[in-house]
Amino acid sequence: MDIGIDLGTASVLVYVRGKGIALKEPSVVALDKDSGKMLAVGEEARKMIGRTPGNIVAIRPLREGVIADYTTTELMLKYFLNKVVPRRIFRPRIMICVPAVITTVEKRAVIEASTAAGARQTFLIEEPIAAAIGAGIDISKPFGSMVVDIGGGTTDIAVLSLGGIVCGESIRVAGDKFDEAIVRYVKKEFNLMIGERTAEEVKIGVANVFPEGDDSAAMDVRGRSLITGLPQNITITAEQTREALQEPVEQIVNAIFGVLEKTPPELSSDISERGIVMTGGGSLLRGLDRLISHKTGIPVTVAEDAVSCVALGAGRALENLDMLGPNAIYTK
Ligand SMILES: Nc1ncnc2c1ncn2[C@@H]1O[C@H](COP(=O)(O)OP(=O)(O)OP(=O)(O)O)[C@@H](O)[C@H]1O
Repeated sequence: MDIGIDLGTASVLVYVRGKGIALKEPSVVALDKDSGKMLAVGEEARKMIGRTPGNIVAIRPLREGVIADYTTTELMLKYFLNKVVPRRIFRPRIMICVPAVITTVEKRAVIEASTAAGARQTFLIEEPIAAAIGAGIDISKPFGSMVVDIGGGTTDIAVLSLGGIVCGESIRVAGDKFDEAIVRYVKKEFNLMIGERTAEEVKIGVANVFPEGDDSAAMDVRGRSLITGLPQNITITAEQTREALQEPVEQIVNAIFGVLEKTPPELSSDISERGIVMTGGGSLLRGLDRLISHKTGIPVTVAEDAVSCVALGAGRALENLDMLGPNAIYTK
């Protein structure tokens, strides 16, 4: 049994060979503050964010692409693995995609958690490589491909060739920063406090960073007035979201330019011919693909099933370990 896991900042996805995506849950754990006991994991815990009484905390153990809380990450990983493989006849091989900037100690810790949860063998894979494989790119050939994976915490930009990363960058600007920018904008323009979940609904519902044709989308949003302290409704338009998201979007575009400038010329010409592939939930932000294409002059496509790409790629990588370069995976 082969399993691929995307241990993401926003969500955990588990791909099981022959079954497809077997689990997709938010990376959130609710704990009892006093005893440290795990009360809920995943979707159930996510509903508690911002709504917990004093004795319960809802934690996102991975934040901004790093493991902020190791013990809780381990608990969460074990819980999800047990859910997918409850009774193990054959111990699975597991490929886990971890955030780009984790330390060797953290890598070992993730492997130990996976072993403790029943893995026969565990490998860790770099996110852009898993994303590219999941997007159906053959990275084993001497051709350059560019992948931009926009998750919740990090955006990973990488140029791949011959099974490895030739150059790239990882920045801590992705889906969460989009939400925060919307919260700030609504506070400044409307004197209204909204929560991160509401901001995410605005982002998914109406935001559009590069309009084409009809741009009249708008959405009603409820929050707490900073003037009266009472609940209040406002209407936010797509145009306003564009203004709100300008800064984080520009940071991503600039990072792509930075990587393109570092790319060796042969690979550059491959990329301009084959285009840039975007993966991750953040790449679904309306208009972002067209905006990047407009700024760089390179065609951009969003991978099919962009959110599942990394887990899918991690699983497929296990089936083809020999197509990966020597530094693409890590194992103990
Ligand atoms: N349709 C959509 N439009 C815009 N953003 C979206 C959409 N769907 C999901 N997202 C955003 O995608 C982000 C999560 O993406 P994903 O699940 O790929 O992240 P992750 O793999 O958990 O994070 P990371 O790679 O940083 O560890 C969230 O910020 C979410 O709000």
